[in-house]
Amino acid sequence: MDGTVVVRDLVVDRGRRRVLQGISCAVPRGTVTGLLGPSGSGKTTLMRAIVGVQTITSGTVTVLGAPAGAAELRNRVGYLTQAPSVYADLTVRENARYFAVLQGRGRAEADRAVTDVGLADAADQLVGTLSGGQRSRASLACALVGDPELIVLDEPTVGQDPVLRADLWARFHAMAATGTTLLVSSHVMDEAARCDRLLLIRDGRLIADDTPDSVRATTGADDLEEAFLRLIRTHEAGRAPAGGERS
Ligand SMILES: Nc1ncnc2c1ncn2[C@@H]1O[C@H](COP(=O)(O)OP(=O)(O)OP(=O)(O)O)[C@@H](O)[C@H]1O
Repeated sequence: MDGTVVVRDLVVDRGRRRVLQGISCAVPRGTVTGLLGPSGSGKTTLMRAIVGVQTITSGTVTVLGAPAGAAELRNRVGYLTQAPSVYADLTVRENARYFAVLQGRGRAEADRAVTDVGLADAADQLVGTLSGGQRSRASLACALVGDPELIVLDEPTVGQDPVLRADLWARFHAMAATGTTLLVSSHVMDEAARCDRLLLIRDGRLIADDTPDSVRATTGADDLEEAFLRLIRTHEAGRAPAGGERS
């Protein structure tokens, strides 16, 4: 398997539960890959394993040729957690500049990241006074600021209005066009159609690793939500391969 991210036979236990049950997949360079699945299916856990903050039970996770979490990956991987991780008592610009310093970047890159997420007008506002959607965009700016080669985004468009969501997806694709690799989780099926590739997980198992067009073609459903329902039913009936390996 080739890819910016290569996951092999990944098993993760959290508490007493087996949360990831042997996942193998790859995220190709320069793509926007969507990670979709019901609440509790293991999306965040898989992302945490990829950015190297999750203890794993067995298997391997390789990122940009190194083991996930290796020191050499520190400035090469960006991660947006579901809960915004920005300082409420700093402005948007100050937050972005702080994260820029941590990544060895300058003020210009910080200001550009703020503009890229549509917060130029709120750059001098304290994060504590922002709306929820603005706050998560401030957090997104901080994840993007170092121009990382791999960007892992946990539900980046939650709480954003349709115009902003479209802008953010256009921005993700512009980054992918320059060779950046993006892994983006979402609950929203209409966002699946915006991805170059899809990973669908359910109950800690991968049930699809394909392009949106192939998912539609395989299932015979035009609508991706319906296609996913069919995949889930097939999988549950024990007729689908569990590995999700690409041909
Ligand atoms: N710290 C933890 N300790 C024990 N179990 C956990 C912990 N965090 C998550 N889990 C469990 O792991 C499973 C997968 O959680 P995860 O957050 O990866 O799912 P998810 O697909 O990202 O869900 P959502 O879409 O709701 O964010 C869930 O059953 C959850 O209850």
